[in-house]
Formats: sequence, C-alpha cells, structure tokens
Amino acid sequence: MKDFGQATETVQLEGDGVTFQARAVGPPAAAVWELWFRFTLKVGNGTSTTMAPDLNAQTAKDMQEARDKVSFDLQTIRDHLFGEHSVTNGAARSGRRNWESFEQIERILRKEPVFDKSSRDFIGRVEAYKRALAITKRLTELQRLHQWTSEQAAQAMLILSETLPITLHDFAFEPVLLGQGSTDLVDEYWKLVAHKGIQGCYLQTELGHGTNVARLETTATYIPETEEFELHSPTLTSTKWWIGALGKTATHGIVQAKLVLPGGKDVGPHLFLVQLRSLEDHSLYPGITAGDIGPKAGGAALDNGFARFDHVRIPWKNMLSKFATVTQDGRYIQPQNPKHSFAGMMYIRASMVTTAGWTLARGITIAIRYATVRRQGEHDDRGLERQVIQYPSTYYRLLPILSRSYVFIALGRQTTKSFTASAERIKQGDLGYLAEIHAMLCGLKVLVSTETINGLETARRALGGHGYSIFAGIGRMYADYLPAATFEGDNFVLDGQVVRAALKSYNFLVSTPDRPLGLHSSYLRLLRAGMLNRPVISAMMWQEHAAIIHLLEWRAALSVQSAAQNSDHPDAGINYRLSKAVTEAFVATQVGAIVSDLNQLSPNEASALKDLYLLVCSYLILPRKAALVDLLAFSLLQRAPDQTDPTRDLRAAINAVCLRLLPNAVGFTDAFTFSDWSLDSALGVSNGRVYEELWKRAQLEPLNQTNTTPGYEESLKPMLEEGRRIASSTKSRL
Ligand SMILES: Cc1cc2nc3c(=O)[nH]c(=O)nc-3n(C[C@H](O)[C@H](O)[C@H](O)COP(=O)(O)OP(=O)(O)OC[C@H]3O[C@@H](n4cnc5c(N)ncnc54)[C@H](O)[C@@H]3O)c2cc1C
Repeated sequence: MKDFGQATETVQLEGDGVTFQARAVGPPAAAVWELWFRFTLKVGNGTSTTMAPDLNAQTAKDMQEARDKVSFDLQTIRDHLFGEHSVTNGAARSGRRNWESFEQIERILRKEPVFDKSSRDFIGRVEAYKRALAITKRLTELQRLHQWTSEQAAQAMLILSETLPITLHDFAFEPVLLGQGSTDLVDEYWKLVAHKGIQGCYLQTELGHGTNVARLETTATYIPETEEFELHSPTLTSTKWWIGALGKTATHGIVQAKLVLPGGKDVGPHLFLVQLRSLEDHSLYPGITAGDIGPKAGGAALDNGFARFDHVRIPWKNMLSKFATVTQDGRYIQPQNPKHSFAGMMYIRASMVTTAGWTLARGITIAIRYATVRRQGEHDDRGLERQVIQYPSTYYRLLPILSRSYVFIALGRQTTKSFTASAERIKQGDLGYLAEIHAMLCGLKVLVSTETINGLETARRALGGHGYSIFAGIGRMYADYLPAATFEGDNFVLDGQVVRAALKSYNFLVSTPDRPLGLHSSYLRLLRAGMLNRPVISAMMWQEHAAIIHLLEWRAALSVQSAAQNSDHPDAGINYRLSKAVTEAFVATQVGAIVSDLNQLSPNEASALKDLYLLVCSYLILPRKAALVDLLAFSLLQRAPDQTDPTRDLRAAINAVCLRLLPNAVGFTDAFTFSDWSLDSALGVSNGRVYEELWKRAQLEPLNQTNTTPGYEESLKPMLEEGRRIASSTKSRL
C-alpha cells in the first residue's frame, strides 16, 4: 500500500483494453479516493477511448430519460387512478378533485415535525410506540382543525403509511360498536367514539382459540338481580391475546364472550362493551389484567395486547344488542338473522382492498425506480452497464405487480362503494345480498393480502442486496403488512367460506335454473348455457381482455361444478384452488368493467392502461398460478396441431405486453404521486439519486456517531488484546 502523504497521487493499473486509475486527495488519514476507469475500445483499425460515466450522476440521468420516454399524459393516468369514488353532498367528485384533496392533505402533513420519518428506523419499541401516540394526537387535531371527513382522515393515514394503534379504533371498534350496539348504547357513545374521547379495541382472539370463535372460553354471565353481566376468563387459554391497541392504549374494548343465561345455559359468543382503563389516569380497571404481548416480526409501534377478566361486572346496556338481546329479567331473544353480525368484519375487509392496493403501489414504485437507475452486467459502447429493469427476468417480475396495484386500488374503490350501498340495505333489514357480499369480501381479502405479501417480497428481492436495507423501505412495509394474511380471518380458513358460498350458489342453480345470479357468482351462467360455448384458444385471444376473462370464468364454473359433483374427491388443496378460481374470475370481470370505461380516454392513455390491465388478466393464468393447472385439467387450454406447448403463445403474449409497458413503467409509478417524504425510501427517490441517499442515511446510523464503537472497552478491546497476546506467544501453527 502506498502512502500518498499530503500530495495528490495517482495509481494506475492496466488490463486488456481497460485502464483503472485511482487518485487520493488530501492527508493520509482523511484521503478522499477518486476512482475511475478508462476503456480502450478497438473500432476497426483505429482505437477510441471512452471515460466511464460517473455512476452516481448517471442515476439521475437514467431517471430523467425514463420520464422522457413516457408516452402518456401523466395527469390523465393519475386522474384515472384516483378515479371517481366519493360522493360528497350528492355530487360525484372527479379523480382530479380527489387527487387534489390527497395532495392538499399531504401538504398539511408534510409541514408537521411530528410526522418526520428520518429517525424512525433507529428507535426502539418504546420510542416507536410513543412516536405513534404523538402522531395520532396531531392527526386527530388536524382532522378537527381542517374538518376532514372520515374519508379524508383515511387518506391521511394512507399518505402517512405508519402503523398506529388508532387504526383499531377506526376500523374495528367503531364500526362494530355503531353497527351492532343498541340505539341507546350508540346514542351514549357515538360522540366519544367520533371525537376520540375514548380509544377502542376489539377483543375476540384468545390464547387457545382464534379461528374457532364458537369455542372461545371467556364468559359473560347475566345476573338479573343487579342487571349486570359478569365477564370472566376461567383459564389461561381464555386470555384475550393479539388484540391491537389493547396492550397500553385502549380505554374501552368490545369483548367477544360466551353469553351464559341465568340457570347456566350457554348461548354462544356475543359482544359486550367493556371499559378497560380509567378515563382519569388510564390505570386498568379493577379485575382486569392487561398488557402488551411483546415484540413481533413487525408492527413495533402497535401495542397488541393480552387481557384477563376476573369477575368484572358491566351494566346490562353494555351488551351489543342490536340483533340478539337479553331482557332485564334474563330471557334471551335470538337475532332474526345471525348473519347481521357479519357487517363489522365486512367493513374491515372492504377497507383492506384499498390498503393493499396502495401498499403494493409503494413497494412497486420503489422497485421500478431503483431497477431503472441500477446498472449491472455487460456495458455498452458508452461504458454503461445494463439497467436491471431491462432484464426480462426483472421486468417479468415487476410489471405484473405494478398492474395489480392499479387493479387493487380500483377494486378497493368499487368494493367500498358496493359495501356502503349494501350496508344501507342491511340497515333497512334487506339481507338479500349479504351472503354474496360476505363471500366476495372473504375472497377479495384472501386474494389482495396474499398478492400484496408476495408482491412486496418479490419487489424487495428485485432490489438485490440493497433491498435488505431498511432504508430501501420495502422490508419494513413487508414486516408490517405480513399479518394481513392472518387477521380478519386466516386466509386458508376464509377460502373455505368462499367455497361454501360458491357450492351453495351452484346447488341453487341446479335446483332453480332461472334464479338470478349475483355479481360474485355470475360465472355460473356459463353452465346454464351448456358446454357448447367453451372458448376456442388461439394466439390472438391472449391480446384480448374479454377472451381471457371468459376463460377464467369457464375455469371457475367448471371447478365449482366438478367439486360439487365429486364431493368425496381426495384433494387436500380443493378449498385453496376453488376459492382462487372463483375470486380470480370475479376480479377478472371487474377488470373487464374498468377496461370498458377506458374508451372515454384519449388513445395514448387508453392503450397504455389497456396493456396494464391485459397483463393482470394474462398473469392470472401464468405458471405457478393455480389457473394454468385448472385450465389444463379441464381441457380449456389445448395444444394447437402445430405446437407441443399449449402455453407458448401465452408466454409470448405476456412478454410482448411487458415490452410495450416497459417504457411507461416509471410514468405509471409517478402517477401514484408519492412524494419522497411519503415514500421514505432511499432506493425510491424521485430524482434517482439512490447512492447519495443511501450514503446520507447511513451517516445517521447511531453506531456511526462515535469514533470508537460502543462495547469496545468492555468486549472488543480485551478480546483483541488477548488474541494479540496469544498470537505473540504462540510459536507453531495450530
Ligand atoms: C398482528 C395481528 C393483529 C391481530 N389483531 C387482533 C385484534 O385486534 N383482535 C382480535 O380479536 N384478534 C386479533 N388478531 C388475531 C387474529 O384474528 C387471529 O390470529 C386469526 O383469527 C387466526 O387465529 P389463530 O391465530 O388462533 O390461528 P388458528 O386458528 O390457530 O390457525 C392456525 C392454523 O390452522 C389453520 N386452521 C385453523 N382453523 C382451520 C379451519 N377451520 N380450517 C382450515 N384450517 C384451519 C389456519 O389456516 C392456520 O394455518 C391479530 C393477529 C395478528 C397476527
């Protein structure tokens, strides 16, 4: 190693056609090394020399070039994405207005120091929890100050993208209390709930039981003499567990407990409002033992908690008795329709579709931006390596995620709309579509959470090693999002509910062929028409949304028919397969509806979006997807006489649509309009300068704040000293 002293010195290494040069500038201890290399390219008989570009500066150029290539008007795509979905004062707001509201909310949030994200990756759990409370407090103040609607408040949460205990109040406690409480109870509490004068949680799961609600052990025994219920946790396994916001935050909870009537009759789980903590000093109420369940794989800021009840008394009116009730003298009045109680869960699942869409949008924005500026591999005549997004194995992974995020956002809008409409009808006692909507939401919840989890991990891996850094932003999101596959119904359990509903619809169709079919089971109409209309496969059909959608509907219809006719079929994966078939057919038809609306747009934008949605449809059939297996199993995909591989045209079509989408990939992610502040990712920065951003963030690492590392004196130093001492006294090799 050469000591360069104070002077600027240069070393040079020459290889075959390449010259590396390195120069040290400044004093030896703090020399800044400048490295560059020179290519000597032989062109014909002559020789030309090219300086390799500055990799760091190139990132910004690559990003700009990618933006220059975008073929569509960004604002049109953005307005499509933000779509018409909200009705205020009876007037539909356009996508533009909706985005403006988004933008305005973000401008307000960005100014607030409490929402600063720069230190969040370096803090421990207690700090993360305290930060979440501070964020929640300010968010509530801002909502009041700016008179945000609940929809705007939800937008603020999406923009912030933080895990907050308040989520449980908004998405679980409030809808269940207001939807299932008696009029008197709702009258007493709605203002406190709306203005966050109390904080709620939803206590269903126990240590010993989650999915099987019927076997919950917590009891609520009615005492007619005092007109009270007595809540009790009789065993360790009856301890409520995993409850979001219960650990430290909630003042109140809705407890799912077995209702025991005077005389000891158990009439199964019912809901009760329980005050958990004092509104004076936040101490736990007598008879209640509660706390945080400890660290998790993600969600550090959320206090998932446990609770046990030791003969805790609550007043009679605290039973959520809109549908089932106990009279003051202790008689049980059954609900007219037990399905009424689905409504709370349905609300949460409907909102999960939108969350999934925007979560995926964040992940894919980071991945596509980074893959655009990251260069690896062979270099071209400018000395530039290839942008990793240009590798087929990269764009083939990333573009389908992009297309899915667009679909989930649109589906979320649609789902919330239809849920709101049906909730109104349910309130009026019209339960006609309840089962259908319940099945649809179960299926969608499974599909969007599974795809979002898979999509985030795929996007993270596409970032290479840097994807593992917390600064990339995807790992944190993945860890926080992961339990969505489990809460609000374990995905594999929900598959069973989708299948049960599908088989029921099929049986109705067989027994009453003229019965109208709901939206979620409209694919069954194909069985009515007979087998003659089975699709004819051709290379061209992979270019057509309608043809692919038709194929997916056929797959669903034949899968359900086959399962119904072979109920003793020994297929352990039948629920998973069938649920996927039914939900993917539904999603595909929804995509069809979105595509038919695109004709209102000008040709450039319409054709770009059509390609994006075509990729969603065709990707539903790809290998590793259950659909392909089903299509082959039901002979829906047959080999052309001149082909050996019946999937070849499909694979070629997917590659072709990816190549058409590729120049617009950055544009599609820009249309989400995430600011750098909101995205909070070193690899997803809008200007492409990812290396500078990584460098900047690494300097904030607390370990880097001292010259000598913490732990040096007590551990590292003695170990090194001992090692050197032994080395100096050891004569022979071990
Ligand atoms: C981060 C997080 C937050 C949560 N928040 C809350 C909350 O606020 N309130 C609350 O009440 N709960 C909450 N939960 C609990 C959550 O609702 C349950 O974890 C979920 O319902 C699954 O129950 P379980 O964990 O007991 O799993 P189990 O029911 O024990 O399931 C274990 C396995 O068995 C399979 N399985 C179980 N039953 C069946 C069946 N019938 N058919 C086929 N397979 C089956 C499942 O697929 C799973 O693989 C939360 C959980 C997490 C992870």
